[in-house]
Amino acid sequence: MDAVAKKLMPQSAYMDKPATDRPTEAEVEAAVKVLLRWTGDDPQREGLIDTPKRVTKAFREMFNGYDMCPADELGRTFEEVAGYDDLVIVRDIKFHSHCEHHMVPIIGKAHVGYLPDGKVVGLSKIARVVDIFAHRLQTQEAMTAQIAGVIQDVLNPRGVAVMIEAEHMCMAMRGIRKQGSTTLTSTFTGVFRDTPEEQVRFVTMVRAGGGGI
Ligand SMILES: Nc1nc2c(ncn2[C@@H]2O[C@H](COP(=O)(O)OP(=O)(O)OP(=O)(O)O)[C@@H](O)[C@H]2O)c(=O)[nH]1
Ligand SMILES: [Zn+2]
Repeated sequence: MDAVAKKLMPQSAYMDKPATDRPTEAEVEAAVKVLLRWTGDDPQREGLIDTPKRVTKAFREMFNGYDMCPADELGRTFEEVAGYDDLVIVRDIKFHSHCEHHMVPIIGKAHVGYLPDGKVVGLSKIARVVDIFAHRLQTQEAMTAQIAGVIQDVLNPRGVAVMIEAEHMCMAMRGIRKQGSTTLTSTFTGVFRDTPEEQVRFVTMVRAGGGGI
């Protein structure tokens, strides 16, 4: 593995599906009822009676990233690309995640680029990797490093560049209450880390023609 990626991300943290010790659905529903009482509302009123069930189901969906292994998604590669070995960027991958501090949404976009070394991966797999990490409790820094780390490790390209821009609802809806501020993070490995011109090329291509095709 690339030294920077290794430092940022211990291998076991993304190669394996994280160990989970899940409670029963009944236990989760009881916990949601407690939270409903914490809001000051009445969990027994008609509109809330099925809410614990719905929240339990929604949590399984929003956090299904714990049941998936991002490395598995990158397993199938293609070599027949007419000798193409230049930059591949998947830009504007929208995601929803949750911050690990407050469990409220992080809404953003990831831009992922890599310089292939003979083999390329299906483009959708890059977006799947982003989604898997997004569907876990996150910090933006960790998510950026995790995406770069697993692509570098499994695909072994000449370099990986990941940039994430996101709005943190825990800064907008509570606390400091600053709406509209975005946080930018980036991780570069291999050629991108060693060659500033490659970083500039990545950022320029990410920024070029923003607003869609
Ligand atoms: N570095 C980083 N910080 C984050 C991320 N998501 C949320 N935070 C911040 O995590 C910090 C948690 O700070 P704490 O002081 O422990 O918690 P808090 O009292 O709820 O903080 P406030 O939000 O300032 O009220 C806050 O500053 C959040 O804005 C993230 O992805 N990365
Ligand atoms: Zn937070």
